[in-house]
Amino acid sequence: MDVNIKVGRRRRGVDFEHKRPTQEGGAHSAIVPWTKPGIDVEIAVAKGNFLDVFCGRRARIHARCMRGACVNNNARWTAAGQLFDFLSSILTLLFCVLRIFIHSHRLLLHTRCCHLDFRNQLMRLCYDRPSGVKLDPTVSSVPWEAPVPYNCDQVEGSSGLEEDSYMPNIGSVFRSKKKKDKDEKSHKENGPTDIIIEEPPVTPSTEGSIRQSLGSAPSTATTANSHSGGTISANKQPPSPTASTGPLAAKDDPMTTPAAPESHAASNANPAGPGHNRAPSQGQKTEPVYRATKGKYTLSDFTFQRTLGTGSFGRVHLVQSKHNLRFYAVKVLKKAQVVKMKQVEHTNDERRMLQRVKHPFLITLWGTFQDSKNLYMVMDFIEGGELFSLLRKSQRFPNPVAKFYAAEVALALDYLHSLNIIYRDLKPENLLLDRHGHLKITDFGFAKEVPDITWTLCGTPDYLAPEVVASKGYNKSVDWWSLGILIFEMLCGYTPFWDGGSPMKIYENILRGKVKYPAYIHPDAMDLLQQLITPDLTKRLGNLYHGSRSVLEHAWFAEVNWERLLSKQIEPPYVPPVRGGIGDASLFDKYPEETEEYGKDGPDQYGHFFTDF
Ligand SMILES: Nc1ncnc2c1ncn2[C@@H]1O[C@H](COP(=O)(O)OP(=O)(O)OP(=O)(O)O)[C@@H](O)[C@H]1O
Repeated sequence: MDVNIKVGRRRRGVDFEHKRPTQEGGAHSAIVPWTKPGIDVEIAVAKGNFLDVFCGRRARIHARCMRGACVNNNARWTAAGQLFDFLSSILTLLFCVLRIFIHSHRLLLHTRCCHLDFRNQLMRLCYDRPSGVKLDPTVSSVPWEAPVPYNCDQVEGSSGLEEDSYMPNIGSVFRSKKKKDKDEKSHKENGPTDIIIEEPPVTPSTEGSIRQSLGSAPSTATTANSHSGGTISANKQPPSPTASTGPLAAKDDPMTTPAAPESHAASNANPAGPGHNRAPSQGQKTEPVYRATKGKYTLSDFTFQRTLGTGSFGRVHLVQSKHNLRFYAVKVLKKAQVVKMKQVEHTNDERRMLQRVKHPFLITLWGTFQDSKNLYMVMDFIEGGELFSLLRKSQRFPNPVAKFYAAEVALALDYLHSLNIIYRDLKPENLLLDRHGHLKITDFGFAKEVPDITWTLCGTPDYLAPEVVASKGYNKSVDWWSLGILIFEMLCGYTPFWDGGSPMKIYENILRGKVKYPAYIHPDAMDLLQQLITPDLTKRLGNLYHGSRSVLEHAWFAEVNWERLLSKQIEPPYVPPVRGGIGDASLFDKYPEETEEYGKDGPDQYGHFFTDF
């Protein structure tokens, strides 16, 4: 009879079979490979045979011996068997440890995200995107459609149908006669009030001079803010960020100098300041200039109108100055709410940062004041609504449109960083379109002067950099990360780490750091995004040796003429359908109005927190 060895798990068939013809009375040995606990070894040995079996210590051996046969399970005692057992135990142990590690890592990640979420909810530092907003990756295949009348006719030779024809090449502007006629007509209808946008609300002391300006002839602001035609400028160098501080000069402060129309015209004509056309000078340090904003106005200087938007701590109203009849936006923050949400420092920072900055693509703060219950911040009214609404209606922007907005934001960030200010809340909800279609960044609630690093957790989940999520110290580079997310969202219609809208999932995805780039993204844009949306701070563009220049000089922005962009000479891709100067807020969503009356007398419990207002 043969020596017959079968190895397999019970009821699961035979994995190994060893059959060897034997003669009666012979002695044999057989090594049964890869036996391990729970493996059955079945042996049949013929009468008179002797068999040594080498197999795993814990293998169950069922010997069906013919009478007179002998089976020894030597494995238990052999060094090979023990070594085999030992190694298999080690491997099993390692495998278990690995599984525990993976699970605990997941658990840790989950706990960290829970913690982050809990802190956010507790302190309301991180904001979800507005509810009811459809952020669906599947919509990204929908081509650009101008949601409202689009000024395709401004683009010479454009059919208005091809993707790239929706926007003039950044750097060259062609202005059609039709657009010029429209501007002139609108100017005749609305008078000069429709021309000078950035006019301070007048206090009784300056009222006289502004009244004069109402009747004055159109100033040079018309030509400055209009989109003059022209050829491509040879100077494509990124402008010096410090060059934009010109209008910070005290003469532009509505309180200290009665604003003559010409002076405002001049500041509008050259928003970047008188020096902006000079060759870019890098590395210049800007001296901080703080405009006087404290207690400049009172409630009685304005007529409050509808709500333009609401935030976590208050709301923004459209108001009309009783003195110059122009329209402004007033952000009203409830002191009690701000204190309760531990936002005292952020609110004071917001006022201080806004007071400091002056840039064509940043909102202008004219003044602040307070009553016993509320804080008030008087800003320009930006009529064109949020970029967010435009993006949601358009689903996604074509490459040149996204590039235009990204370039304006990049200039603003460049400027803020030159003042050591981190913005920290970049998202389309905070980008407003002026009536010409240029961007204005609003909501400086999280802006902060940070020369080196900071740790505060704040921002909007989709836009948080991994170092913020991981509660590490971070610096200005978080704004460049957010720029990457913004560009991605503009090009794709959704954010790269979006995941069913749950902030927890978003944090996990951010920490994992895997981004799927749709095939339709332009290769240059993808290259830029990959270098912005990188967790590796030693590789993130904007955080490298050349700072923001490395972003502005990236190939995707190759055709951008930065000087002309800064002076608003580049035709925006989309002109919001609003009538400027008449308080047209039709592009803003409707909100339930505040029921509590402003300016009521009462104890000022929290006034000491806001002495700067
Ligand atoms: N200057 C402005 N002109 C027109 N609308 C504005 C202006 N400033 C703000 N808004 C509108 O009001 C909304 C809320 O403003 P803002 O984001 O400054 O408030 P917030 O309380 O800080 O909000 P959040 O909770 O998002 O931080 C904006 O999204 C925008 O729609």
